[in-house]
Amino acid sequence: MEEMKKGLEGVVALDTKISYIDGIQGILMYRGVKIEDLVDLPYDAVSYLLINGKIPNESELSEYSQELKDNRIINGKQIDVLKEFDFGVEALDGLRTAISCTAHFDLENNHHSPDANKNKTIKLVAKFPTIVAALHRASFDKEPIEPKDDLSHGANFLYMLTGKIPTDLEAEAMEKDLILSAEHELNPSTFSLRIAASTLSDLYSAVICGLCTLKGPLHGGARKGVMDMLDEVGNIENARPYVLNKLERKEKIMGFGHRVYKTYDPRARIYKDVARRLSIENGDTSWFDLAEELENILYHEFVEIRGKPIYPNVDFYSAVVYKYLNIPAELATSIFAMGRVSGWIAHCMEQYADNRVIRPRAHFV
Ligand SMILES: CC(=O)SCCNC(=O)CCNC(=O)[C@H](O)C(C)(C)COP(=O)(O)OP(=O)(O)OC[C@H]1O[C@@H](n2cnc3c(N)ncnc32)[C@H](O)[C@@H]1OP(=O)(O)O
Ligand SMILES: O=C([O-])CC(=O)C(=O)O
Repeated sequence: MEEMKKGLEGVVALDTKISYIDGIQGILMYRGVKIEDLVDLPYDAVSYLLINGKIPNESELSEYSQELKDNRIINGKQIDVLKEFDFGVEALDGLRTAISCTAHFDLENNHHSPDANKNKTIKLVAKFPTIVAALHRASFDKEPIEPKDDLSHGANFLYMLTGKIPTDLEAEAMEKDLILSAEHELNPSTFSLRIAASTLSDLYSAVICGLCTLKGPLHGGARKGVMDMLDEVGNIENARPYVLNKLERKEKIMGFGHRVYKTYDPRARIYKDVARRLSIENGDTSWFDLAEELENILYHEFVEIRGKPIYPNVDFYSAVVYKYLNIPAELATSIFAMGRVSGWIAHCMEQYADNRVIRPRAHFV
């Protein structure tokens, strides 16, 4: 039997046309297009690109956006179920249960035809933000806010969360966040979803698998971890002692390090710029300054101790963006999932289209 690679490091498990990462040079492409060339598009266009394999032309985009808008609403029965939740639960747990509930109300749940999968795709992408916002509001005994058709996917989410129309920069930040979160090759949640899909399980079940895996603090849960860390460190004077203490105890600092990137994560660079712009618009750069200080101290101390650098990953400056958008930390993983759902669906479809059950071996000891 072949040598065991702990954590499957470096193991190539499948072919994909969905994304490409060069971890040495810090390059990320969705469907052959560099992430830097995608972040100014609407999220709907990037979602379409991931799922359908091409950047939509004007009429394709307008049709896709309209389909999403038409499906944003969740039905009254579903809202009643959401209100029954025990809101001691973490937001991601609520979202996971709510997606199960959406599947339950969808008569096509267990249909596997291309048409049924297309319908389920639209419902999933469209309803994730509505559910996240409605669940959050319900936890404060507030009624859900109906989606607004003249707002983008990201701006409408912020509106449904707060009832306020976001500023142009806030709307841009949310759209960019969803795009930057949308896809990342065989990351843990996508891999788990592809395993579910490879057994020919349905799209909802596979997406729920993705959600369960995203939740962990070593994956998508790190975004909440960074927000909590920023609160804990509090101000710039505490940054050095915090980092030194963590390194001395050999504890991980959330939002840093990556299995594939050995250089700066290209998404973190874009998030950093958005966070800086939001901090200026807010007239309070303190969260941004604190984050940059943590980054610089960790970089230098890591080089000193380990002889190699460590860089922020996608979860670090996204957390700073959320701070400026006044997003509560407990929503961070669910919002990550709102973006990632398009990448997950693309991987599910790719798996269904050329399937073999994913079943590796274990080395018995
Ligand atoms: C969306 C995403 O999933 S992005 C990643 C989000 N996760 C985080 O931000 C959590 C913090 N980071 C980590 O735990 C890791 O860097 C991971 C999970 C991202 C990558 O894990 P791996 O590729 O398995 O690297 P591994 O955990 O083995 O780290 C290699 C070494 O660097 C150290 N290291 C890695 N990341 C960090 C960190 N964030 N802080 C401090 N030390 C770190 C490890 O302790 C390890 O040291 P060792 O060789 O003495 O054991
Ligand atoms: O690729 C990974 O391992 C984690 C990651 O950055 C992501 O899922 O966006």
